[in-house]
Amino acid sequence: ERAAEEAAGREYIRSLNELTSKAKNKKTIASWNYESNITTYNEEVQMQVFLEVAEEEKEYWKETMTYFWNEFEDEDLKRMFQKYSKLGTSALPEDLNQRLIQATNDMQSTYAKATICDYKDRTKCDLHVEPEITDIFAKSEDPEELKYTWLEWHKAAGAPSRASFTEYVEMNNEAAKLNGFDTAAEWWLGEYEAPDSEEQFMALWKQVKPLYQQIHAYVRRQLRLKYGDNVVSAKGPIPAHLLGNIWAQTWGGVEKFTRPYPDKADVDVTAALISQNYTALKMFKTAEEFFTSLNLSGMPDSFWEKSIIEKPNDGREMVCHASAWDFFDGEDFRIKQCTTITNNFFKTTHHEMGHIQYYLQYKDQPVIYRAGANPGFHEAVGDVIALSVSTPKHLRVMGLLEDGPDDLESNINQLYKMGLDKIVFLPFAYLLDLFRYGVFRGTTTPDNYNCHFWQLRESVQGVEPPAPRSEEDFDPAAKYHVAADVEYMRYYISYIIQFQFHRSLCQLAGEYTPDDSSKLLSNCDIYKSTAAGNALGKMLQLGSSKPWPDAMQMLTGQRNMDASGVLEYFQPLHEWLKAENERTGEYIGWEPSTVQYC
Ligand SMILES: C=C(C[SeH])C(=O)N1CCC[C@H]1C(=O)O
Ligand SMILES: [Zn+2]
Repeated sequence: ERAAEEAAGREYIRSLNELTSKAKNKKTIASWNYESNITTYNEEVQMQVFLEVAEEEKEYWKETMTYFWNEFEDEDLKRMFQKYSKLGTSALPEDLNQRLIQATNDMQSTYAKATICDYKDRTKCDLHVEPEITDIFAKSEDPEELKYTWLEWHKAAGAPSRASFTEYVEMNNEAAKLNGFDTAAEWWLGEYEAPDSEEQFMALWKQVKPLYQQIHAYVRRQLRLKYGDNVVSAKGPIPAHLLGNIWAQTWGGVEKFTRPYPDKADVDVTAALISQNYTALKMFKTAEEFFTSLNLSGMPDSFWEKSIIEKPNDGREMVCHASAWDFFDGEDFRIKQCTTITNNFFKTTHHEMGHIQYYLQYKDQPVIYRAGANPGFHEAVGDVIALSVSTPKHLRVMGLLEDGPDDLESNINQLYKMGLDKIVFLPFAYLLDLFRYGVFRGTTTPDNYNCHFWQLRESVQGVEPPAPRSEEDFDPAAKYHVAADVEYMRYYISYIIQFQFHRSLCQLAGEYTPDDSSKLLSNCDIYKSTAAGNALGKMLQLGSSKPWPDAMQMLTGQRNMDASGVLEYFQPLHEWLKAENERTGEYIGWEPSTVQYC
């Protein structure tokens, strides 16, 4: 009897796979058209398609739930049914789903359309976050210009979305409950398939916090020396507008005037890319060539036809934030990004192409398994490749860096540059979803959104706002992922596990052996290693068909996420920072902020 039921279930899942592929394809096309060209018409079409497909998916779900899949013997069939049993936001009654889509569209279009006036030329008021504001934060060393730009962006992009965000939270929590979760926080955490995920995330932070505090103390000192005691205190949090990035999430923007050995050659890839006439297309082709050098897949022809790799200059409004898209038909994969010729975008191009590589590797899986082993895996693929690309060794291979000394000081400068991206980012990513877990769970309410956000920014990241804040503001929505309902713990996890992946791939490539100081993990370049590429490809082909510890074990031999990779990679820098902060008597950590924000 049960065997017959399982056979029927297997047949049903096969037909459901086809229906799901078409449903997801329709939604993805509608979203692509809307986010590539924000018009009322495209928004209405996207809304209609989402509501129609939601009704279809409700019908499929009712059929799915008539099977006793919990008793099935076939673990794989059971796993597919279990995933199909989570209907997502389509579980909402149509009117609530309409409100949720509307609230998210309103936040997303507010963010995409937000513009501010230029500090120096107040009549020039068409500055978007990409590329203008991003470029100002990468280049300006004028605290007043940075403070003005920071305040104007947060006023234009954050505050207006406060009401929509509250609506979004209510609807998202309603959807969570209909999917069997207490709040959307547990729904998001469920993607990591472990009952103690929150504790795991906290344990990872405890492992890396000492390293973060050291680089934080060093940077604060450098900024104090540059801007003076009355702009940067000796023991307090660092003002957010001085860190080279509008969200203070990575601090590469201050590298040029804070690096440990300033007289050593500057590794400025941006200048080299420009002087060598790199175009957006050439950056994409270069990234693709790294993947194919590993015996991984190249981009299909349709990718080059349908992707948007530069901001169109036809005056349209669009979502410029970089993204990679799977259209769930096994053929159509695209990137949408407003590329400018910078080192950051060179890395982002690898990051986004890492998503496409994952889509290509698991495209023959059932649709329900076409996802990362956990969301962090998907964010880690491209970054793992970029870890090799950003080594001086590889940059020289590409002619983007002239020959130079490989002495200890150059290595410390290189590790410092990487640390301003990879170490600094960890507390920012961690706190962004600590904040949203609190909002979904109701421990943070609309009357203390901004207060709680800045309490986390101060306590976890040691950063404070450039001026007093109030509940008239809503600074979280000035960050794309909050406005666009994109979970963020995935990046925190990625920045931990990408070093576990990198360490294993480097050993497979013969580029690294533990305890052999002549082969530093931070100098490893896996370029052209088919051994590494084949191992990575095998892990990626799994998609989400197995619990992520199985995927992790396949590549690294470990079944857990741990920060040993990060700590091993940055170990020489950690030692140097401890000695340097000791030498200068720098205060490690930070005292409470004196800025009023609650
Ligand atoms: C490049 C993407 C698209 Se998935 C991105 O959003 N990232 C990559 C780094 C962290 C995060 C961010 O920009 O905040
Ligand atoms: Zn990504």
